Order: sequence, then structure tokens, then C-alpha cells
Amino acid sequence: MAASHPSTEMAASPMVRPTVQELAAAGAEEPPRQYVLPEQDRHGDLLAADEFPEPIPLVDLSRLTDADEAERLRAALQTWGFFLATNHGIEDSLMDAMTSVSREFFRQPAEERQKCSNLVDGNGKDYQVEGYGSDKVVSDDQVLNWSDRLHLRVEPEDERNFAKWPSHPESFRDVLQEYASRIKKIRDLVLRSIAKLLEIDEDYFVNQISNKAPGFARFNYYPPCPRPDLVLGLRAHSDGGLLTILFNDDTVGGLQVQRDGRWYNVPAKPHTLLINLADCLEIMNNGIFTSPVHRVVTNVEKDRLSLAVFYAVDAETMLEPAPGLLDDKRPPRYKKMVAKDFVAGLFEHFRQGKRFIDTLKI
Ligand SMILES: O=C(O)CCC(=O)C(=O)O
Ligand SMILES: [Fe+2]
Repeated sequence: MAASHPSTEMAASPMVRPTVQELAAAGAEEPPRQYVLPEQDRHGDLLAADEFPEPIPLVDLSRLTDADEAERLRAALQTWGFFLATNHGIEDSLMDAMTSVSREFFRQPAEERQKCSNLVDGNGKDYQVEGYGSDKVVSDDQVLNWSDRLHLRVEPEDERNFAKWPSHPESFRDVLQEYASRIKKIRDLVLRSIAKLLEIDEDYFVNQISNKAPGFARFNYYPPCPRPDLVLGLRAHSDGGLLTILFNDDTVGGLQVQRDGRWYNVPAKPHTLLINLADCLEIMNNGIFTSPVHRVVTNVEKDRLSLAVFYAVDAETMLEPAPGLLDDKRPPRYKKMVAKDFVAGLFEHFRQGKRFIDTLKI
């Protein structure tokens, strides 16, 4: 089942337990039972998903002012809710540096990684939103994801908490800061282009992002798994915020997207960015473009890394369809809700394997 997964995580009382990376390194033949999906949710093997149908939704960001490229964006969003961005202006060298510092972080010995732990005082009872760790256990019947992550706030800039940012490799901080400042521009370009497609004020969505609105970088690390047929690297979900910019491993597949009840392997291309709509933007555009449900499967041999940056709105923002999209013939399709209540609902629904946005549909 699909859930909306928030960019921040549930406050809870986790048990101290090995990270998935440590489990994988220990070489067990079977994943521990907490990771094993109920039978009806298993996905057989990687072939359970179809190959991605042509054409792959590629959008050239340097040409978005051209009508034909804007139409490609519309087609991609209508069909998939995401696209692969080319000519986004970030040099290959910066993207390669981002990959390399991320890899280096996860390659360090566990004690080094734990210096960024999200557990408060390492006591295993309290944890903070930012930092390194795996899923938090909040109930006995929770099915855990076969992945670990490093979760860091990148927006607003003055709320970056460098105490949680890795100090090794040394360049990590500079590279992430540079990358974050570059993709923020891409965020605004894409939000403006979407508003234009919808024929509303070009700045409508950008203006929903106040200077307090959070942006989180989430480095996902998926270790190899001895039984990829039994687990998911990341359970089916849609992203809870406004827009997500994903920098995906182009050498190891695993991301799948759902359309009309079927799963498709999402293609990855070197040095492209995958940009997807998230739930709050689905509400704001009154469901014309929807937030895609996706998941990650693992494989026996290779580890996989991705970097998702989630852009959200400020807690006090009212989530509602843009007034410019409503008239007698186009009534609102979603109930209004303050963003902080939406985020609170996300947590609970994600835990239950449901999408909170579905409960707002009129
Ligand atoms: O690892 C991926 O490709 C996707 C990650 C993702 O969906 C997420 O972090 O929300
Ligand atoms: Fe996601």
C-alpha cells in the first residue's frame, strides 16, 4: 500500500539496533523478520516491474521558455508526475563531487558515521529529525525499509545545523552547500514553469515558499540485500512536500513508479536530475498534476545511493487549490488544511501505510 512519506520523520522511541548497512555487512542469508514484507505486499523480483515505456520524460531546463519544451513538461507531469531534467546548469564536476562525498560518508566505519547519529546522546530513546540512522521503530508490526539515511536541513540557510553535517570528508559541507544553492534555483524555475502551464500567476507557487519554509536533503543508502524479493529499500509512498529534486544513482536501478496500478522501473541517466511533484503541490494545482507513488527495490550485489531534496512549505501555510484554478466548472477537489496539520497527519498515515492526501479529496 502507498503512503505519503514526510520529509521529516516520526518522533518516537526507537530501540538501539544495527543499521541496515551493518546488517548487510554481517552477511546474514535472510533479512531479519522486521524487514520482511507481508506476503501480499511482496514484489516477486525486480522483473515484477515493467520496463519504462518510451518516450522517457526528459525536459531540457534551458529551453523551458520554448512552447514545445513547456509542452513536454506538461506531458511528463500529466503522465508520470515527474521528469528527468537535462541542461539544468549544474556542472558534471559538481554532481560528481556530490556523489563522491556522499559515498565517502557511507563508506566510513560505523563509529564515524554514528558521529552524525540522529539519536540524542546515543541513548536510543530520543532522536532528532536531522542526522544519520535507519527507520525508527514505533510499533511491533512495523515493516522496516532496507535502507539507512542521512537527513540534513538545507533550507532556510540560516537554520542549517552544521553540528549534524559530516565533518568527513572535509569537502562535504562545501559541496552540499553549493549543490543546495544551485538546485534551489532549479526549484524556482520549475515551479514558475508549472504555474505558467496552468495559466496562473507565474510566482504563485514560488510565493508559497516563505523564508521559513524547510528544505531537507535526504541521502538514502540501500545496502545489497540477500533476498530482494522479501523487502523494499523504501516502501511505496508519495513525497509529502511541494517538490522533490532527486539525484539518482545512474549505475544501479531500483526506483520504481506506479501508474494505473502497475509498477515501472524508472530510468536513470548520468548527470540528470529527477524532479517530481509532491503532495502539497498536488493540492495547490487542484489535482491537475498529481504526486507520483514510488518505491525502491534492492538487489543482491550492489549498494545504491540517492540524494533527495524535499522542498516543503512553512508550517503556517494554508494548503488549498490556487484560487486562479477554480471556477464554477472547476470546483476544489481537496479540502483546505494548514500545512502543520497536514504534516502531522502524514506521520500517522505513513505509519498505517496510507496516503493522507486521499483523505482530503472532495
Ligand atoms: O532512492 C530513490 O531513488 C528514491 C528515494 C525517495 O523516494 C525518497 O527519499 O523519498
Ligand atoms: Fe520519495
